[in-house]
Amino acid sequence: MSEAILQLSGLRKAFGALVVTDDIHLELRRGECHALIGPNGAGKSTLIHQLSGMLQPDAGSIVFMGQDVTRLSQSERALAGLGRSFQITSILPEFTVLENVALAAQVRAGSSFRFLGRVADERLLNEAAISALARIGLAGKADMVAGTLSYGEKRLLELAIAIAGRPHALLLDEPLAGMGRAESASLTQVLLALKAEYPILLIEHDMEAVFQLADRVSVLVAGAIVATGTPDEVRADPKARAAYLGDDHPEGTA
Ligand SMILES: Nc1ncnc2c1ncn2[C@@H]1O[C@H](COP(=O)(O)OP(=O)(O)OP(=O)(O)O)[C@@H](O)[C@H]1O
Repeated sequence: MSEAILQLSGLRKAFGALVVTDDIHLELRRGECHALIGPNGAGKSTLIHQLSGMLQPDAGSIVFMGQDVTRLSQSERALAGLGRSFQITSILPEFTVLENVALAAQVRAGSSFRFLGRVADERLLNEAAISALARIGLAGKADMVAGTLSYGEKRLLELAIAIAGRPHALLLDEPLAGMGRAESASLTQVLLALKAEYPILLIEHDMEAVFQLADRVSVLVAGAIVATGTPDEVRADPKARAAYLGDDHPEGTA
């Protein structure tokens, strides 16, 4: 069995009387994409917020690369290599695509922000940025001003920014949301190629993409995991079908 690089044990979170994360046990292994699916309001985003450090769990632990990160801040977790992607607001719209990614590489390299104006001149940072852009198929847009990119391209840029930080794992919260069919298909291919190097914990409503990408799937219902297994196992699991997948449309988009 592959090594677990992220382990959630007994994670619990309540908002008042509403228990949104109920004793979650889950692991992300090296080289895999582990998808977390479930109906609207099941608690997927609340769970990923606890992983990124945006929310503190009430109980339980999060161990990442052998380190207990449960009480670490968001930035401390990012520095530990827990990469979170797809918050378009983190793009600097007036900077070029290359500068956005080089800045992320610079933060990773520990350089000072006072060099921001010279980011474009930093050869090593540019190389790292171009390499990240090439991985996600955006190298051709390197000189474009980020604010002029299409919606789908901005989501790719976010992924390049995350990769430039050289994370040990990626947390992706609905990366395909709002994308057209062709963009979704090409991003799915990009993620397939990335997961060997960057294990991915994926929240996604597009079931076609989930079953294409995921090595394992966990089904979250009302804050609790009702099934975990390979896509085939989950497809065949009565609890998962009843809760989410639907007997008539096992691969339909939720
Ligand atoms: N800050 C909060 N305060 C109170 N309730 C909250 C808060 N955040 C989320 N909730 C509630 O927690 C439950 C789970 O929400 P969450 O957004 O995690 O679900 P989700 O599975 O990500 O849903 P979706 O697929 O629609 O994004 C919902 O009932 C939501 O209303």
